[in-house]
Amino acid sequence: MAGPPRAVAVLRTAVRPGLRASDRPVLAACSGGADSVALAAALAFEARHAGVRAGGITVDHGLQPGSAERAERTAQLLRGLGLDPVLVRRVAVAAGGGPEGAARTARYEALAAAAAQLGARVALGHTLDDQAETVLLGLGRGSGPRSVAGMVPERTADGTTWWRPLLGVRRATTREACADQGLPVWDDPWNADPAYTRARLRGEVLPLLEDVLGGGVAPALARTADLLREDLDALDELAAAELARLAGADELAARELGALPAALRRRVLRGWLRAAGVPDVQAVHLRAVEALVTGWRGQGRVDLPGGAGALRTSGRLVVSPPETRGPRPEDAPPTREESRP
Ligand SMILES: Nc1ncnc2c1ncn2[C@@H]1O[C@H](COP(=O)(O)OP(=O)(O)OP(=O)(O)O)[C@@H](O)[C@H]1O
Repeated sequence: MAGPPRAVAVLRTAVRPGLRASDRPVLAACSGGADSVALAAALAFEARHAGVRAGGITVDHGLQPGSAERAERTAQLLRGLGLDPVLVRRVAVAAGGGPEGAARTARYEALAAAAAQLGARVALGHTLDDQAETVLLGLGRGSGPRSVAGMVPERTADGTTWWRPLLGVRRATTREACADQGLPVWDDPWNADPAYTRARLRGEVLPLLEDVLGGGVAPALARTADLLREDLDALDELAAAELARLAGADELAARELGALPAALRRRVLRGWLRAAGVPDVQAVHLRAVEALVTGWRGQGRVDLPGGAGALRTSGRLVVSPPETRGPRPEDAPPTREESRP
């Protein structure tokens, strides 16, 4: 018996292991675009076989004419695939800043709230090509190795689990899978609007790189992200062990810290400041605190966000906590455009 068309099989294979690994319900986040429609179809099919409950959700940002009708059509499509429940969430997008970033923030909040209600994890349709664009954006912005390391296949943040099973699948394959199954897709005009950096990377920079480097650029960038992520995870683990070794109650042994390689030293410092409740620790703060170790010349207290401060005394770094302790951020604050979880 002939199996499904190649592209459909690729999509199903991509979601299968994740569905079999956990019986937690899944909510397919669907914009109506090819990536997330193909994802929803694959999830609907494989979830039945895995005995996992799979629903769908589409968010209406209310930013384009006809968006409510389009959201309703997407919801019908999801119901037709057999997903249950299927939710439509209308969000209010904050004014000010870029509309793209504000829409993303509102969308992720709505997805997280719906997932919490259902006890589900959220499946997102980011593809290998999205990963490649993310890596290039991170490189170009100089926003640190974590942004160059791209998106992770699964991540829990603030109680919501975000699952990206298509990070190894090409965007063209999702389109093909939709065509093979006769599924209508909607092309968001924003995705091709040269006003957006990501759209220009997609439409201009990556094709040029492909041409100059002779192909294979997107998979190479995605592979780079995977390798880098492994290295960074290992460094984070080593740094956590060093922090446990060197930190006392709100203090840190300066000489031992100075003997560590810079990549570990900065991670230890960042972890230490976060553990002390210092909010929003940026590279500039880190450098100033690090100078108490690597460039010690008797300098005074380093001021930190939230009214906190760090100083060196008797061979130890001491942190005075912020005036009012806020929530402790788990990760570095994301850059504006990349504020997705
Ligand atoms: N309106 C929407 N409703 C539900 N889910 C959505 C919606 N828009 C996007 N998504 C989900 O998010 C995934 C990624 O979409 P998209 O690339 O537009 O978002 P992003 O995270 O903001 O990334 P980018 O930086 O590329 O804009 C989609 O594949 C889909 O799973």
